[in-house]
Amino acid sequence: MPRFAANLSLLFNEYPFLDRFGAAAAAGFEGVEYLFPYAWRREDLAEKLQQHRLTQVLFNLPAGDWEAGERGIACLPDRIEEFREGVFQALDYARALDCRRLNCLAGLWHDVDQARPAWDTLVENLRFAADLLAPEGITLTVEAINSRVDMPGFLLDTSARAMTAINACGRDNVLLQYDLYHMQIMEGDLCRSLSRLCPHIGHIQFADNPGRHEPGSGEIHFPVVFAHLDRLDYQGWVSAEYHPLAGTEAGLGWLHDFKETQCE
Ligand SMILES: O=C(O)[C@@H](O)C(=O)CO
Ligand SMILES: [Mg+2]
Repeated sequence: MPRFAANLSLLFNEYPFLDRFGAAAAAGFEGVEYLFPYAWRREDLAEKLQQHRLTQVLFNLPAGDWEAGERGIACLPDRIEEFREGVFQALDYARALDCRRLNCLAGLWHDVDQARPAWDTLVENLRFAADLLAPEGITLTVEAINSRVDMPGFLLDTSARAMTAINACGRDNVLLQYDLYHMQIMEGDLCRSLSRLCPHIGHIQFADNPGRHEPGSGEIHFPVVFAHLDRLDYQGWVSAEYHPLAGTEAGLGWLHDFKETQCE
């Protein structure tokens, strides 16, 4: 059975942020992730993890001005210094939270005919981050995000593009973050791509499509996909990263169903 984590930026929004840890643990999650930890004190986050016996599964490197629409700075040639400072900041938090995975968002790049500078910058930045994180035993993940609905212009919008960056970077501790929701929109054929990419996957996230809501609300057959991950012997975390339709707890039927079938 996959190890399920809850993304606290999207789930349990009924509670103030620091109360979401307890709510996730009470709902049966063993791990948590969120987009960014930087607005909170490391000590407070570490205390919540310890109090509720939760694993900090992952969070993102600083990704620029999120409110202003930025979605990562790793591919931006004029932001290299800021990217590198961000890696140090993320490492500080990762140490305090004993977090073994950090995700890098490549960023938006709208000039498709002139993408070379973005790719070169991205690959150099990935190498910089990977080399800093490797001695700490931390994996750097690179997420492919759909450019059709959620992030028009995102540089790495297919698994092939993300793998091109990962291969070009050439570091063992850089792996793919495979988000079932984004890949369903861009590529489909989820089980076959999971089979092919499994050795390169460092983290999985999910939401149903369309709508980015809980499993069962859309077209993805999650029991089949989760069983497929077991058959592939995928050992990583699988994180719920969706907008609950009618309250987080009310939308956890997929988790309860899944746990029940494991007990039968
Ligand atoms: O899928 C997503 O959107 C996230 O994993 C993320 O970190 C950036 O929004
Ligand atoms: Mg994601």
